[in-house]
Amino acid sequence: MYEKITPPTSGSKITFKNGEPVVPDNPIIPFIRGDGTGIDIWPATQKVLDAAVAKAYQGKRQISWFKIYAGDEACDLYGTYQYLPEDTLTAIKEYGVAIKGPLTTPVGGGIRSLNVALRQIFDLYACVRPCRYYAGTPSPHKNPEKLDVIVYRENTEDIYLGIEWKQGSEVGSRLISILNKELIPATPEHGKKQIPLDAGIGIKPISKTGSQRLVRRAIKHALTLPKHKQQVTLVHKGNIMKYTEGAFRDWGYELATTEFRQECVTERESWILSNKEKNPNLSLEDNARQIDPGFDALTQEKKAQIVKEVETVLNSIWDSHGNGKWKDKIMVNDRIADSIFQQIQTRPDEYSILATMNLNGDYLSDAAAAIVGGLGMGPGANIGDACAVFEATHGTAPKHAGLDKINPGSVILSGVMMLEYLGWQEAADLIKKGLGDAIAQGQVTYDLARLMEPPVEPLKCSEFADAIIQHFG
Ligand SMILES: NC(=O)C1=CN([C@@H]2O[C@H](COP(=O)(O)OP(=O)(O)OC[C@H]3O[C@@H](n4cnc5c(N)ncnc54)[C@H](OP(=O)(O)O)[C@@H]3O)[C@@H](O)[C@H]2O)C=CC1
Ligand SMILES: O=C(O)CCC(=O)C(=O)O
Ligand SMILES: [Mg+2]
Repeated sequence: MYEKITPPTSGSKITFKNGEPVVPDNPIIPFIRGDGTGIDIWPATQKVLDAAVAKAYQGKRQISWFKIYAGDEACDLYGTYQYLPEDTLTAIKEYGVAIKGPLTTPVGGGIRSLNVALRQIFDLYACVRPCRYYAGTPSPHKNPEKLDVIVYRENTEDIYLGIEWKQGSEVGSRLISILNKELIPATPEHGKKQIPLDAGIGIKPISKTGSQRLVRRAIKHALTLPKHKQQVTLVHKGNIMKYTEGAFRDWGYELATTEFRQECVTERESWILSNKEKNPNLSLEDNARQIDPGFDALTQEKKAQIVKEVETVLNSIWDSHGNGKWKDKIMVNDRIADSIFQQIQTRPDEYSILATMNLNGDYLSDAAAAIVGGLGMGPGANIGDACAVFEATHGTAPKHAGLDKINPGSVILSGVMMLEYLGWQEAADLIKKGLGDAIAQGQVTYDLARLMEPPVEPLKCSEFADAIIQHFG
């Protein structure tokens, strides 16, 4: 079945039922070491995960690791350009849950991203990136502990499905000509726009199915959070890109107010309901005036639309959500992407789950990780309905490769996410405690050490892993 790899002889497969993993006590889990600093980070991670599982379950549970190959390591074993061998794909498909280090993607030309390829091949549509502060971590922020968000980033569409044509290419030039001469003039709302003849062209598809399955997962996740964190914010640039980013927002609200009608309230609905709660005799028009500050300047048609919205909300959900019941529901709101970047800095504690499309989520997850200590503290998971691959937010950090220096925290915390996904919470908790205590005592790698006041002597990557294990307690 495999050309160059052999699965462990002990252990068994994780299977999936209704999108959830069914986990044996000795699961076989494939891992990819990764390029660049993967060589430092992976051994540190594996050591911490094994130690936590051993301590938590005293031999009753253990992971049988299955080494599989991608990136540079794969080319060494399988031959030139064999970056993502068939063996690797077969193993991930067969065993369902995997963990990986970062893989290199060249800029401008060369291979397309192996990381993206894995997400698309296995339809790992939700990229989940929690950004949570560990006490004592140095941060450019005064109150980093106020940020506790989970970025839910759509992982298969938008720029990941983006199709590009190079400037000057035959097909690209033909496409520009068809757009300029036929398709743009045929769409009056585009006016007299014309694409410059020397442009490169990119298409970013955003589908209703892709958007709603991502938001569905985000809402289900919100249901598991403590009450005060039960919120999903739809992040988009829908003011500019109405039929992609704007549609993402609308589809998100549609899902929340149909499939999750009993569990969710939208921000606008909450305003309408609370206006009536404060003043039961408020007219529909005055209620509309309060939810839309520019109401009096609107056209009659627009005013009528908002009054109708108020009436519909009160008629449809007053019984189920009114009289304060909405306060116990998941709050679904939306924010424009540029604004959320400043809001997570100025009002971090107002946010919980940030659900968004691919590119926004890419930027946002690096930015949010920076607030809680940097990319060394940014874990992640790529989740689908029949497979999950865990990996950090960061890349290969090539200039630090092989120096036993880099912070393994983000891949270790990705391992924590994996343990939680398997339902092995006791082992996950040991690692979170160990990592938290190590940081609190100033036992940190270079990236955090250089920001600490007073500065501390940095630990090596491997020493940080040992410190985490020592702090299991
Ligand atoms: N999922 C994946 O596998 C990903 C792969 N990539 C790929 O990785 C390669 C390099 O990308 P690049 O843009 O340099 O981004 P990287 O995320 O690899 O690194 C940028 C910088 O972030 C800091 N950093 C990253 N990881 C850590 C860590 N574990 N601990 C501490 N600091 C860290 C370092 O900053 P400093 O030097 O200041 O300490 C590093 O130089 C590219 O080929 C890119 O395509 C990128 C993102 C994700
Ligand atoms: O695949 C890559 O090279 C980049 C991926 C990335 O930036 C991410 O997953 O956040
Ligand atoms: Mg990224």
